Amino acid sequence: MSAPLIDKYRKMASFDWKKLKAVVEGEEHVRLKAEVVAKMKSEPIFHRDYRVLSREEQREVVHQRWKKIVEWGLFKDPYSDLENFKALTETLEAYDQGTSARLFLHGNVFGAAVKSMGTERHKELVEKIENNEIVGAFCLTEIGHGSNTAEVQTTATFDDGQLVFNCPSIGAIKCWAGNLSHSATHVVVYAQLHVGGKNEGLHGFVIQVRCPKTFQTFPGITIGDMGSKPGCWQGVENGWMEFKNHRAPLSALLNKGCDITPDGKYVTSFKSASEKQSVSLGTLSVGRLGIIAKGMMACTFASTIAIRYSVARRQFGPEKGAENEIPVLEYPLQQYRLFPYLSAAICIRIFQKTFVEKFTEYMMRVMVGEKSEELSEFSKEVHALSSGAKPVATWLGVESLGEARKACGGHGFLHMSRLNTLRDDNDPSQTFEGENFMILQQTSNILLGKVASIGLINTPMSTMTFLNSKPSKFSSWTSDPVNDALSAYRYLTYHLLQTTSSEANKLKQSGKNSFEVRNEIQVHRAVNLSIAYTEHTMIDWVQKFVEDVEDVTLKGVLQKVLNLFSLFLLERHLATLYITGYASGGKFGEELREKLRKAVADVKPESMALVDSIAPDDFILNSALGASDGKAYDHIMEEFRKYTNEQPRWVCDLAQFLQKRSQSSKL
Ligand SMILES: Cc1cc2nc3c(=O)[nH]c(=O)nc-3n(C[C@H](O)[C@H](O)[C@H](O)COP(=O)(O)OP(=O)(O)OC[C@H]3O[C@@H](n4cnc5c(N)ncnc54)[C@H](O)[C@@H]3O)c2cc1C
Repeated sequence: MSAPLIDKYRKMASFDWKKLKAVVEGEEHVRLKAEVVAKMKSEPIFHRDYRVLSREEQREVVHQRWKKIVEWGLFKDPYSDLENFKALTETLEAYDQGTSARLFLHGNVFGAAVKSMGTERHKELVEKIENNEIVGAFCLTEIGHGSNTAEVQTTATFDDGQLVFNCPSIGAIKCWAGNLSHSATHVVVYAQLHVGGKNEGLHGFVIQVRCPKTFQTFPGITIGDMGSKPGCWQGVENGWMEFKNHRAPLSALLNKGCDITPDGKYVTSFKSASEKQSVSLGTLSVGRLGIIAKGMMACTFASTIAIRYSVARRQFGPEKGAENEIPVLEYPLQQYRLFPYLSAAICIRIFQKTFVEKFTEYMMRVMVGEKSEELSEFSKEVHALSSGAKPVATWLGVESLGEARKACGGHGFLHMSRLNTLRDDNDPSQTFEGENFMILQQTSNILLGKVASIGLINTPMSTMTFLNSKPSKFSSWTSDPVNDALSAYRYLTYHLLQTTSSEANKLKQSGKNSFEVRNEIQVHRAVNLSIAYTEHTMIDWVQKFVEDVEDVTLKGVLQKVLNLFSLFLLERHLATLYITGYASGGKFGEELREKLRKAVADVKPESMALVDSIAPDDFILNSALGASDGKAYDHIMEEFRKYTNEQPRWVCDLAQFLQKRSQSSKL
C-alpha cells in the first residue's frame, strides 16, 4: 500500500537526487563509500538485526569487525589518503559509532597524539601503531578532572633515570578512556611532570600498560571497566586506570619541544606554557571537525527515517473512512518539525566539507614548518570556529533525533526504528572533545580579543571581517531570505560582541577578577555571541557553495534548502534580535515566521528526493521505519513475527500462580 506512495512523493521533485548527491558530496566520495558498503555487505560479521546485544556480545562483535577492517587494509592515515579516510570514516560512523571509535581512538586520537607530541625516538612505536601491532588508548580525563585539563592530578616523577607514575587521590584516577578496559596495550597518558622537586606542568607520555601476549597489566597499574552505558557506547571499552609507583623509561615522555636529560634536568624550547598550548591548538581542532560530522549524520538519520515513515503512516483525512486518510507528511506541522533537520543535514555537510578543505590547507602549512603571524591567526580562527561549530552541530543532531522519534509516534519508540538508540549514540558528542558550553567559551574569548582591533580585523578565513563595520538595523525584507538572514546575524553578532565586551569592562571596573568576569558574562551574552558568529559563518559558507553550483535546477533546490536552514536558525534568536534593537514592532517577527512557513512548504515537493540524496544505504540505515522501499509496515511486521512463538519459562509460573489465585477465590 505504501510503496507506490513513496514513489509518488519521489516524482514530485524537480531534480535528480543522484546528481545532487554528486554535487554535494563529490562523485569520488560517493563511489568510495559505496565500495566500503559493498565490502561490509559481503562479510557476515557486519550483518545485524535489531536485537539488543549484551555488553560482552557487543564488544566481541566490535572486536571482530575491527579485525576485518584492519585485515582489509581499509584504515589509512588521513594525510596519506584523505579521500579514502573520509569515505571509511563516514561509512563506519553511520554504521556503528562503537566500531568507528575502536579504530579512531587508536589511529587518530592515541596515534595522532604520539605523532604530534613525539619525536624520532618514538618512530618505531609509530610504525607499530600504523601496522596495528599494538592497541592504543588516550587517557586525559580523571575522575575529578575533565574540562579543566591543566589541573589533572596524576604525576610522573623523575627518579633515578626513570619516570614514576602515581595517582595521589581517587580524583586522580584516569577514566573514560576508550579501548582501555581490555584491549589497550599502550596508552598516551597526561600527567604533571615533576623533576628535581619542581612541577613542570602537564605533559603527555606514552607507556606500555599490558603484555600483548597475556594481556596482564604491568606492575603498578590497575585497570578496570566503567560499567554499562547507553547505545553503541556499551561496545566501547571505556576504562579506568590507577597508577601506584609504576616505573617507565624516560623515553615515555613525548618530547617535542621539551625533554629530561639522563642526569635529571628539564629542558624546553617553549618560552611559556601558553606557547606550548598554542602549538596544540590546531591539533585539538581535528577531533572537533570530525564531531561536527556526527551532528550532520544525526540530522541525516533523523530526517531520513522520520520523513520516509511519514509517507507510510496515514492518519485522519478530510472525510471519514480509512481509505481517505492522508500521509502524516501532508500536515504542515509535521513538515515544520522535520524539514529544518533535513536542511540542517545538507547544510552542515556542505559547511563541514568546506571547513575540512580550509583546515587541510592550514595543516599543510603547519607540517612544512611555516611560522608566521598569519598562520598563528589562522590557528586561532580555526580554533574559534571549530569550538563554535561542534556545539551547534551536535546540539542540532541530538535534538533532531528526539524530534524525529516523536514525529514517528509510538513506532518511533521501537528499537527497530533506531531513533532512540541513535540518540543515545550521539548524546556524548555534546560532552567529549570539549563539553559544548565549555568550548563555546573558547570562541567568545577569541572574538572578545578582537574588540580592540575593530576596523582592522583581517582573519585568514574571513569569518570575522564583517565585525569591522557597524551593521544597520532591519528596514524591510528583500526577495532573498538568506541575505536577509545574514544581515540580521551580522547585526546580532556585532551587538552581542559589544554588549558582552562592555559588560566585561564594567565588571572589571567594579573590582572583579578575570575569572569572575569570564564567568559572569556567559549567560545570554558570550554563549549567544559564539552561537551567532558560528551560525553566520555556516550560512555564509553554504551560500558561497550554492552560488558556485552550475546546474540551475540543483542550484534552485539547494537555495530552497538554505532558505529554510537560515530562517530556521534565525527564528531561534528572535527575542535577542528585538532586545538588541535590530527591529521594533511585530512586523519583522511576523514576516520572519511567514517566510519560515513558506520555506518549509517550498521544500515539501522536493523532500523525498532530498532524503534519497542524503540517506545512507538501507544496510547502514538499518531502520524498519526508514527503509528506502517505503514499506514500513511490512518491515515492522516482519520483526514482530519473530516474537510470536517464544514462550518464556516464567509463563508456567504465571499459569500456576493464576490457578492458585482462582482456587483460593471466594467466587
Ligand atoms: C562516551 C565518552 C567517551 C569518552 N572518551 C574519552 C577518552 O577516550 N579519553 C579521555 O581522556 N576522556 C574521554 N571522555 C571524557 C570527556 O572528554 C569528558 O567527559 C569531557 O572532557 C568533560 O569533562 P567532565 O565529564 O569531567 O565534565 P566537567 O568538566 O566536570 O563538566 C561538567 C559540567 O560542569 C559545568 N562546568 C564545568 N566548568 C564550567 C565552567 N567553567 N563554566 C560553566 N560551566 C562549567 C558544565 O555544565 C559541564 O558540562 C569520554 C567521555 C564520554 C562521555
